[in-house]
Amino acid sequence: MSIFDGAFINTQLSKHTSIFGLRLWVVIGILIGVLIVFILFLISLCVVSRRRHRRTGDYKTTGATPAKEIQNIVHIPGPHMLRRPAPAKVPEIHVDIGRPEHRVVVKSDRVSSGESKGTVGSGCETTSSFGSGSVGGIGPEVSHLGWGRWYTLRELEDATGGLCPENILGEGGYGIVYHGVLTDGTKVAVKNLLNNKGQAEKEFKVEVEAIGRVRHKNLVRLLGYCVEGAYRMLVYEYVNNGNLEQWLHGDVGPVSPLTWEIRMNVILGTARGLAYLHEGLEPKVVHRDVKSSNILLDRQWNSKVSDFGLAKLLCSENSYVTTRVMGTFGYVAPEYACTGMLTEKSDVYSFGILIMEIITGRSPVDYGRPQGEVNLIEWLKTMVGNRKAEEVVDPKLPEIPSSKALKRALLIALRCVDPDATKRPKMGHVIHMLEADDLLFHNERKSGGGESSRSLNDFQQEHEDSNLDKRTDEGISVQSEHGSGRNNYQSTRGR
Ligand SMILES: Nc1ncnc2c1ncn2[C@@H]1O[C@H](COP(=O)(O)OP(=O)(O)OP(=O)(O)O)[C@@H](O)[C@H]1O
Repeated sequence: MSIFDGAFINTQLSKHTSIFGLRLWVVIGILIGVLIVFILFLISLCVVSRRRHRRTGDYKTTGATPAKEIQNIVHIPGPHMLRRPAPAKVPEIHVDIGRPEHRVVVKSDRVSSGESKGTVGSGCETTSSFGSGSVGGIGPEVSHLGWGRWYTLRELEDATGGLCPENILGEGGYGIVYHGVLTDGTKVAVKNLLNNKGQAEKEFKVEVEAIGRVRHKNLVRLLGYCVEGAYRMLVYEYVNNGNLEQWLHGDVGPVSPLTWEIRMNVILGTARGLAYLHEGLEPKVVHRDVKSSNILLDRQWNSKVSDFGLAKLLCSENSYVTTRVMGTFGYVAPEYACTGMLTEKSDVYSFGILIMEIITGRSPVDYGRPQGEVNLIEWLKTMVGNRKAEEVVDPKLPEIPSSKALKRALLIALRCVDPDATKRPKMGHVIHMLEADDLLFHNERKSGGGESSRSLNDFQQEHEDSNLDKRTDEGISVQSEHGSGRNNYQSTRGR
């Protein structure tokens, strides 16, 4: 282009146009600018709509599990696994769980009491991916757990009548629990975790880790979960007869439907559930909030331990020091409350308090009672020490238990709340003591049953001296708490 042409173009571009008298080059500049903005706008529209399409995808509109989930979730029998192939037996489910140094391998073989059994790979191996992903660590990673089902918010809203207040079963520290019915008719309890508390997401993760892999008839089963937007929900099997706290302390009239036998079965079932958490899984699980409102009951009065939100996964043989003591006032073990030192013996302590509560019908701490009776454990110790063991039973009990049965239960409770955590029995040992009927009371017969004339120390000493660690002619192999380790709570008595 010659200088001439350049000057010509310059002249043309500098001419004023009819648009507000603007020069031509200004008008062209504005047009190009508008065009660029328009193109950018179109591009961003495309990107947003593609992203939205990917996120909502097929699984949301159809309610099915996303394809990635289908590949990763390993078979768990049940009505919720509709879209997944159901292999007859999965040899091993690898679960990356908890702290990075933990690797959990849940094997599918069943142990005798009907629960699946968890074992560790080789010690505490290093591998973990849980919690490192999206949505606060509960994104697609959950699918690697090898259990459960991802429910859509829509499904759970439909199941609970739009989280209708009429369907509220109760409210706990971390959220509201709703009764719901899924489209296939399955009754569920949906726990809608509060997100405005920093703990909620953490609890969600802990709970998903802890219960997702657990199967035991005395533990409430977690069926799945929902993570959508700000929502975090857990979907449990529905347990249809309320919780133990309601039956012990609620308005049930002058006579409680909880007979002595029912109460002992509740204690035994709870012990079995806890023994499984402590001794049947690696890493073991410490519940941290054993209390009557966390013991759910079905219509046959079977007990199921719920609310693993506070559970901590422990590496074998290790204790765990927490900076924040959690649990419920009146049930928390002294060493845990004072030092934050958490072991499964903290659960044993809470379980001891629970036994006392079940026997007496009294709350662990009740400020409505006269001084000296406010603290259940102190009152009970005083009563037993003053040879008034028979007077501690719940006045609403329909029948008075035998002296032997009462003393056995009291003894077990007292041993569980030993201030020295190392002296408390393991849950497996507790089961043996509960099952060992006459075993504990050989000495009682020898001494002519004169229990009422002895002090609390005598009471405990006598039973500690009894033949707890011997094989008896009844064929019950009772091992000491220092016995052979895993599953040593399974007696040889046929079940
Ligand atoms: N799977 C379930 N089936 C039936 N009812 C349930 C189920 N899970 C919880 N509930 C009921 O929902 C209520 C609230 O339970 P949640 O575990 O949230 O709180 P909590 O145990 O009362 O208190 P906290 O949060 O302090 O442990 C309780 O009354 C409980 O009985």
